[in-house]
Amino acid sequence: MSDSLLFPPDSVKGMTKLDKSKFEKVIRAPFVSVQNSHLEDISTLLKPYFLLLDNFKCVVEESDRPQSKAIILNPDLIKKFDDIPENVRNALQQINVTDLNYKQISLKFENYKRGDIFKAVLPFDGTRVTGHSIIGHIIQLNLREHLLPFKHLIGEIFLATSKSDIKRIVNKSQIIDSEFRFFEMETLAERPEAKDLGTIVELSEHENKFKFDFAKVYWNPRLSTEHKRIVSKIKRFDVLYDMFAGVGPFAIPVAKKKSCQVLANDLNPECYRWLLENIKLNKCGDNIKAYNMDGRDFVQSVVKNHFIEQCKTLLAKQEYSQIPTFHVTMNLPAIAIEFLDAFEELVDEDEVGDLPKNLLLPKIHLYCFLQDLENAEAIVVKMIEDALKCKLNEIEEIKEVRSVAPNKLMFRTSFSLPENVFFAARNVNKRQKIV
Ligand SMILES: C[S@@+](CC[C@H](N)C(=O)[O-])C[C@H]1O[C@@H](n2cnc3c(N)ncnc32)[C@H](O)[C@@H]1O
Repeated sequence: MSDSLLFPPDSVKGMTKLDKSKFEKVIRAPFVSVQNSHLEDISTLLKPYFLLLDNFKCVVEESDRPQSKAIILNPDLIKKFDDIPENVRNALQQINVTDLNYKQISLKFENYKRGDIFKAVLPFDGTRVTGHSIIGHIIQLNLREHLLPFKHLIGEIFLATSKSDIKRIVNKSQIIDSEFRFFEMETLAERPEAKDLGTIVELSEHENKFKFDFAKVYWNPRLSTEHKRIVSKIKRFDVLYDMFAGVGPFAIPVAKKKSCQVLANDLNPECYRWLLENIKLNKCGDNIKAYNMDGRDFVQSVVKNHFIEQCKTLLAKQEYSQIPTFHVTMNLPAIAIEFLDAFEELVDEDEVGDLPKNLLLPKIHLYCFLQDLENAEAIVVKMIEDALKCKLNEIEEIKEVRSVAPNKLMFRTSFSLPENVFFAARNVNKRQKIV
């Protein structure tokens, strides 16, 4: 129950199917009639008291006074003329407005805020339905347990209060595909056009276009800032090996940078298919190649061969000022760390001749989840060092990327692979083991 006149009628509480007609009600709202010549000044003063509703104009023509406009005020805030602050009242009196008028306003479903609609219909006090993501024409909800009995009503309300380009509302189930990381989802409400679109979405992230089947691949709009961060670290002439590329949110923008080379891989055949599509869609040209392999195999064959080729080209040119940085993105936070062993002694040091080895060391951007919030940075470093069986000496950044769940954070560590991990040395046993 709410005391606000602008809140939906109490009778909608407990509604199980959306019936917009039940939201209709008539309120009595105050207004002042102001001549057009004074409208701008008075509007500025009265703005905090405007009747602000969705799909509603609070400054309107008056049929009987063509030179004036009616400014409709919020009846929760202003009931009588004296409720207007003194300085504003004085300004009104100077233009001969000395009292309020009143008019009947018919409110309908479209006038209410989405949050107020949920509070009004759901049988819990103060319930908020939060946490939704927009993925192309789909809104994805992540409803908590107690809201599940009302999921279809919530879906219908989301759809009815969304812009027309939203065609489908889905709820993310707790079941995540353990290998390819996409969530099962259930459609709660849809517009008729949604049938033709299915779950294939088209969207932009930082001016890059992406198209994919959201029901079959991983996509998380909450990683958009992180994608941008990584892309900004990669400079012209650099190389990116994207081990768990998804549909390309790191790989595509890097490939669009001039003179970068990108090798992007994902084990999910659907990701691979859409990665190829997105390469075309973004006109990436020959800068990028896509692979559909296990990440470990990708490193030990494709990455290894490409790296050695690059070194040969540099050696042939004897032009060491153009040594690229070799970046590796490893965004499979639950288990990426287990793939670090793929780099162990990947390249024989003879392959790189007299190229400066320290400049060739791949820069790894590795993601992981952490439960323990205290000493998080030290814990992350220890996990990586344990996996590599070697101390890290060049850590560029340890970044808290986002909170995934209560007490569960996603971290990224950007570090250079230690030389004695990456290169197979002529003299074995060179590796400095952790004691
Ligand atoms: C968390 S998603 C990240 C996708 C993308 N990089 C992004 O930032 O949105 C992890 C991806 O790893 C892929 N994947 C899972 N296991 C893999 C493996 N063994 N080798 C290669 N890719 C794998 C999944 O299909 C999924 O697309």
